[in-house]
Amino acid sequence: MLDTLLKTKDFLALTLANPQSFPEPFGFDIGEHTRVDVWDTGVILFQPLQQVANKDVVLSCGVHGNETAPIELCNGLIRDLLEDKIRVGERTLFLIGNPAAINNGTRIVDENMNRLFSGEHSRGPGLVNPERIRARKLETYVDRFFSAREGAQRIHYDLHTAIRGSKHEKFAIYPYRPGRAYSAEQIMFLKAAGVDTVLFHHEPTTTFSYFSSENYGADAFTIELGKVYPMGQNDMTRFIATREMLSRLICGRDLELESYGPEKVNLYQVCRVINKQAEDFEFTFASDVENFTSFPKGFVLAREGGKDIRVELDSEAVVFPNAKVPVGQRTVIMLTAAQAPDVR
Ligand SMILES: O=C(O)CCC(=O)N[C@@H](CCC(=O)O)C(=O)O
Ligand SMILES: [Zn+2]
Repeated sequence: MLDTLLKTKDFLALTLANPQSFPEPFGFDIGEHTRVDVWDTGVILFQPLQQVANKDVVLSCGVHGNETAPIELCNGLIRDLLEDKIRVGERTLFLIGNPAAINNGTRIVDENMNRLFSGEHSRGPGLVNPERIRARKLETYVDRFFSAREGAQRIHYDLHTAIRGSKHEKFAIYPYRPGRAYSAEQIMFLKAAGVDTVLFHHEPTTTFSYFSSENYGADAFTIELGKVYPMGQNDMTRFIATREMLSRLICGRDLELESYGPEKVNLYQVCRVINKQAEDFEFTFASDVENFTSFPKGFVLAREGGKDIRVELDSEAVVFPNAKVPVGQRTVIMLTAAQAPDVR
């Protein structure tokens, strides 16, 4: 494994050739400046040996196997680090979430992994499947990474792409964090990375970003970087700003952020999540309606069990509408414009 990685510098290929696990962890140094530890398939840690690191950064991708742009983006950063084109200045853990689903070219193998965090992988009637096993392991790796020290700023960006086109191409979901102000610096970092839209969630979830936010106090986000395309078909020029800012972050370079201003970004509040309650759930609007499309009060959004589901507030926008989910899961997130969030 070590020889292959040193020769190819292609961590994604090594991961996809061993989708379940690696036989054993291994590690090596790059020059006298970086320690590399490979904990498992898709799990690689870079630590500066000399420079003082103030941040512990997790970059995850491929939690959904068909969301390929973030996987290509992360593998590019990993390759540049292995080739010594860039050097970490901060402790950085890369996670390629769901190698089996990436090999399949599908969002999931058996179950949506991004509904299985915060212990959800072990709840229910003794169900075991690849996503449950992997979600539990990913929690362990994040715990080992963040628990290695106190005092550093903890960051976790869980990178995705969306099934539909979006009126705001790149956007972030800020997990629910009662009692903790939102971070102005993080919002401006996202903006510099081309992510100009932030959704404030209104309740706990079982997503990966909520797990890191809630359990480790991390500045954690689910980040949507555009629309889903098959591997190799992404226009990587659309990710130049994102790549640049992630590179600056992990290399410990100056971020040169603009001062915060709510008028500089699009801020939305999640007002409700509509879960599927019956198999016959269907939306009334077309399948190519974009994320952030607004509907007026009273508009019939969906039908289920012979009942209409209507827009309740003056105007609500939809994000992630998807009727093809199991009963009990989210079909759509409804948004309103955010009213002056508590940002520091
Ligand atoms: O485009 C879609 O319908 C889904 C894209 C996606 O995978 N989004 C994440 C959002 C997670 C969050 O709410 O933080 C997901 O559904 O898991
Ligand atoms: Zn996703």
